[in-house]
Amino acid sequence: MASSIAPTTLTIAPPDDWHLHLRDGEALEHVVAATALNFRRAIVMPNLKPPVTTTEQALAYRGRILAAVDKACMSGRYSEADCAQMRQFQPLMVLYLTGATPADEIDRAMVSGAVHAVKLYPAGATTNSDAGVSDLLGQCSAVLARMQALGMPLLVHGEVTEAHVDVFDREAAFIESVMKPLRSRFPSLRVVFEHITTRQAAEYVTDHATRDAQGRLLLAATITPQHLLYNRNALFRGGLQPHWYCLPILKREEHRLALIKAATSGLPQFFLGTDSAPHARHLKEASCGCAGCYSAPYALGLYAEAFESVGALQTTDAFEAFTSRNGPAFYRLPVNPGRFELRRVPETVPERLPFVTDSGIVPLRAGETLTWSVTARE
Ligand SMILES: NC(=O)N[C@@H](CC(=O)O)C(=O)O
Repeated sequence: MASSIAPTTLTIAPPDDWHLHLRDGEALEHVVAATALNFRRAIVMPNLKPPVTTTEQALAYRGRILAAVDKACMSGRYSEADCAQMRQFQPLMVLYLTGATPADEIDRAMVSGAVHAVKLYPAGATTNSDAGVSDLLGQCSAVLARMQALGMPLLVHGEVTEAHVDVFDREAAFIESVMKPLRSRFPSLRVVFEHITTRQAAEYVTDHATRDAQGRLLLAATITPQHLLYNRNALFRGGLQPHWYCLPILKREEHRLALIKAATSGLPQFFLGTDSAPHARHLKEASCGCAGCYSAPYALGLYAEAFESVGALQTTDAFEAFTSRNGPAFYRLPVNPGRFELRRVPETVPERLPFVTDSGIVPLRAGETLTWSVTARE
């Protein structure tokens, strides 16, 4: 229950985004500034075309991201203060796991210092997942053993892909048929259950977040703003709503409530991952629309709103743990120095933002007014 004394200012350590799609080329140039401004670091997903499967490709991609930040700063569209923020942005790179990834690729990734994780896309589960894995323990045991030995995290898109499993049940089915066997075979593997969407996933991560001999967490989960704010009715409100379509798909209200409980719990295994996934407007508003919500520019306000909806902003502790503290602890990185301030200053999300084609891109909550906005970044 929200108390009558509603806070007006939130001061937090600078946040990170632990699950982000930045794309490449011109698309990258359009979206990178929003993240560089609002987050100090981001785990950058490797589902490009072709996917980022080697350390060499990841390093080259990292260079293109930093060059795109630089180009945005040189464009004259951002103030000097904003550019000073943007130039602090660090992309944390991820390799795309395939059935052919060799174990020594993990050695190269560790040595690089720039690759922070390996991503499992079950083949066919989501955007650009065709090169993903069809039989995890059958195809990838050697590479998983090396990751476990070296402490390289596995980031998991947790959905089964069998046609007979209902799309709304695919995450819960994954826990039983993949996650549990994986963690029982590799009990010391560091795992992030990405963009969780169900009560079953929230409970699994709450109850089974084991720790290593040094007391460090071996299991965590990211949660998106859309899964905290919406249930599956949002997909059908007055007609088909393609901009609310992402994978894993929005679920029933009971699941949203379980995610809110997990995110606001302060438990260290839950942290911010927007899964901001840009697709041009005409590719979403199409007869076969792409999956993904574009949330990066307004993500912090959206999360604040989700926390406030259950009275979880009375102190900033749980909010800051989720946005800025739990992620670095899991990834064994320092909390960002400095501070961000959010205020109760209304901000209207534009109907459209510029993107690679004239159709533009539609951000999550386009045309609506948010309660919270970022008012200072230091
Ligand atoms: N979330 C999505 O719906 N889409 C993501 C892929 C993913 O993370 O599943 C994308 O790359 O577009």
